[in-house]
Amino acid sequence: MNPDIVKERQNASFDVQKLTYILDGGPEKTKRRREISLVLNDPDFDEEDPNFLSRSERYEQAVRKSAQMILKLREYGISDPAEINCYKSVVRGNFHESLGLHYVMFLPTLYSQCDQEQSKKWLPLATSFEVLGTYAQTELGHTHLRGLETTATFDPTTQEFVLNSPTVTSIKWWPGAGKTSNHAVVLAQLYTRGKCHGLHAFIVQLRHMDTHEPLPILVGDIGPKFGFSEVDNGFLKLDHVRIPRENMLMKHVEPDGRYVKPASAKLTYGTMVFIRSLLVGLSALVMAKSCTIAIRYSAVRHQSEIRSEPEPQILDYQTQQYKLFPLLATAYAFSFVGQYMTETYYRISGDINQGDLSELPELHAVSAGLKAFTTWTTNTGIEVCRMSCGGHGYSRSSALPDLYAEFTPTCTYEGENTVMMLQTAYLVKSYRQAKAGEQLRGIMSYLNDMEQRHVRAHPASARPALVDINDLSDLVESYKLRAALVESAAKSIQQELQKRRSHEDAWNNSAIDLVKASDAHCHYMVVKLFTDKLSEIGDPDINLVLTTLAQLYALHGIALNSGDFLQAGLLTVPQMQQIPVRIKELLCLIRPNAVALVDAFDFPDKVLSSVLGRYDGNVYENLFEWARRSPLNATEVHESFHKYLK
Ligand SMILES: CC/C=C\C/C=C\C/C=C\C/C=C\C/C=C\C/C=C\CCCCC(=O)SCCNC(=O)CCNC(=O)[C@H](O)C(C)(C)COP(=O)(O)OP(=O)(O)OC[C@H]1O[C@@H](n2cnc3c(N)ncnc32)[C@H](O)[C@@H]1OP(=O)(O)O
Ligand SMILES: Cc1cc2nc3c(=O)[nH]c(=O)nc-3n(C[C@H](O)[C@H](O)[C@H](O)COP(=O)(O)OP(=O)(O)OC[C@H]3O[C@@H](n4cnc5c(N)ncnc54)[C@H](O)[C@@H]3O)c2cc1C
Repeated sequence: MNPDIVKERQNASFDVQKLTYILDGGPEKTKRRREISLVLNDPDFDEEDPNFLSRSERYEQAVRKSAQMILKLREYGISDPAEINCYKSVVRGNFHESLGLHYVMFLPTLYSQCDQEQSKKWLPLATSFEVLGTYAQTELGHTHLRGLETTATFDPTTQEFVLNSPTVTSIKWWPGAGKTSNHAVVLAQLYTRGKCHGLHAFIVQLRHMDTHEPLPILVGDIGPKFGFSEVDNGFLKLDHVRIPRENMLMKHVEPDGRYVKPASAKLTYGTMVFIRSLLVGLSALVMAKSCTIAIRYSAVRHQSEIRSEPEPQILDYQTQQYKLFPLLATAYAFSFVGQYMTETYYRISGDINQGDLSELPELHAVSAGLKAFTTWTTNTGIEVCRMSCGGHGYSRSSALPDLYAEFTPTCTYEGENTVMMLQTAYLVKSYRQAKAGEQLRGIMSYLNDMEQRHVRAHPASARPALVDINDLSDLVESYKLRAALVESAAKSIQQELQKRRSHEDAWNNSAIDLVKASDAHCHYMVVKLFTDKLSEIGDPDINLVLTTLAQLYALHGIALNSGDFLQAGLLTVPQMQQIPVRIKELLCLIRPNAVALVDAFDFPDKVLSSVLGRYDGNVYENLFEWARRSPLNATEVHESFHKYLK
């Protein structure tokens, strides 16, 4: 064990294990997670570091691993979805699995959109993996749902739908598992009796069940990408492909071609809402991994000098702390927001299943906004962590390049982030409702008293100082009032409308304000949820260290967005000048606990797959060991010497 890291652990002021329990949701859950993690010792999962493999080899290794996972899950009798998730996230490490889409989109779509008869047919096939599925929605030319071109036209004479990609732009593009899957949920515009009824989901067989040869359908892999090398993102061109009427999910078309309207057309979009909710938790996980790597490495890396003494640990540089500790605070904040998002998703989708759709718009708005907010922050954060590790962060051995490459598409897929932020229509609507005197419920209820507060652009000097920067509840309150930026967005739309612009143009001309409002709303939610969580934590040592992190998170956010807080008159200029001073004090308070705080995330070394983030801190000898395994070192003299240089 590296002596620096041993010393760091001795300095901790709290019980790491107890904090792990809080993150997991209780000691029993930690125990079970650790039991499941023992799968890492299974030699059947021994594999080559994907960084040393070609794309095709990586895909093959991933398929083998996916198949192994299925067999092992059966062997160990793991069937609880949360446990399956835990098991998979351990085995997957920092990469995706080739059957990922089957689990995260195909199966959930079947579960939520099959009627009884369809469930009876498709669920046994899909859960036994005879049917391997993908989710084919995006097209070469469009992702906007109303713009999708693939059609499904009902033919009452044969009781079939005819699926067609009439143009190049309508070819399905991106769905994972182009080579792996034999079925797809295809999203297509439904036509019956000559009328379009919008987007609906259909099950389409793509490949022969025994030979895996494509049916008369053009299907394949779209080629190498920035990351996602384990995944065969695919293309799919359908040329008048016929499927039985029964393959339409939720069966909206009667045998005579009559269309039966669903309770809400948006139920078809349910799987996207599910994944967006999951991505909030994934952001927390990846932020936590990145911080673990960068902070452990910073504790064992010595460089340069502060005084004329032996080289200090780089974690002692104030600038290093300023890069990493706000991200550490973010990892904790997002962990609690992830828990909230999961609970909210299951609560509201439970109601939806019972026929109560009243909270569907809120679930959509919250999941879209938090997905965008957390993935954007994490995306930037991973790169800060990588840079904070200097040159060694650039090596794939650090895992940080892989974390970035695998994570960054979360800002794009499942709804491009700006587009998701623009789903703030809901916020503006809520604001208008509140202004009209309606009492809002839930997370939007803070808008109820906005009118009384009159938070607008005021000269700071004209307003009383509302905020004690050392008081977390005051900080939450100021974030809440800043979220009144939605008022500016609503006003901008109003002004545009007064210029006789159409509603659509008024909307587009206010889009920057809308995205800002959405961002402020999400930021408020995160600060509030983090603070709320503290009241549940009884252990005084843990409460203290998490309170310090929550204060840092809140103050750092204010420092980054000082213009908003000043403009709204929520803080005065002298208070603003106090914030960097307080942030520096908080960095000093966090410093002795930094390693313990990342240890509490409890990532096994094999899951982190990072030489820099090793638990024992023995970085240098293992960097050397890793480099020696590079395929270029397989022979002492590379064949290119003989071919070209000699
Ligand atoms: C480093 C990594 C380490 C480890 C990771 C390892 C493994 C990860 C694996 C698992 C982890 C867990 C999670 C990750 C999961 C998977 C990752 C793997 C693969 C990636 C899969 C990606 C799949 C996809 O991308 S599928 C395609 C997704 N496509 C989109 O999201 C399209 C985006 N566009 C839209 O959603 C819509 O077009 C729109 C919302 C922008 C607009 O809607 P619409 O077209 O209908 O138009 P409008 O008229 O504007 O809207 C009408 C009204 O409807 C409301 N609305 C819209 N959507 C919804 C909804 N879903 N629910 C409710 N209401 C909705 C809208 O607000 C309008 O309302 P109004 O009142 O009328 O104004
Ligand atoms: C790794 C990966 C996996 C994927 N897996 C799947 C899958 O399994 N199944 C599937 O169906 N799809 C999948 N996708 C596709 C993904 O869902 C889309 O890429 C995503 O929805 C974004 O759409 P787009 O690529 O068309 O971007 P565009 O919408 O073209 O975005 C380009 C730019 O235009 C801007 N823009 C677009 N519309 C607006 C607007 N209304 N207002 C303001 N700005 C706008 C965006 O902000 C962005 O800056 C995957 C994508 C990736 C990268």
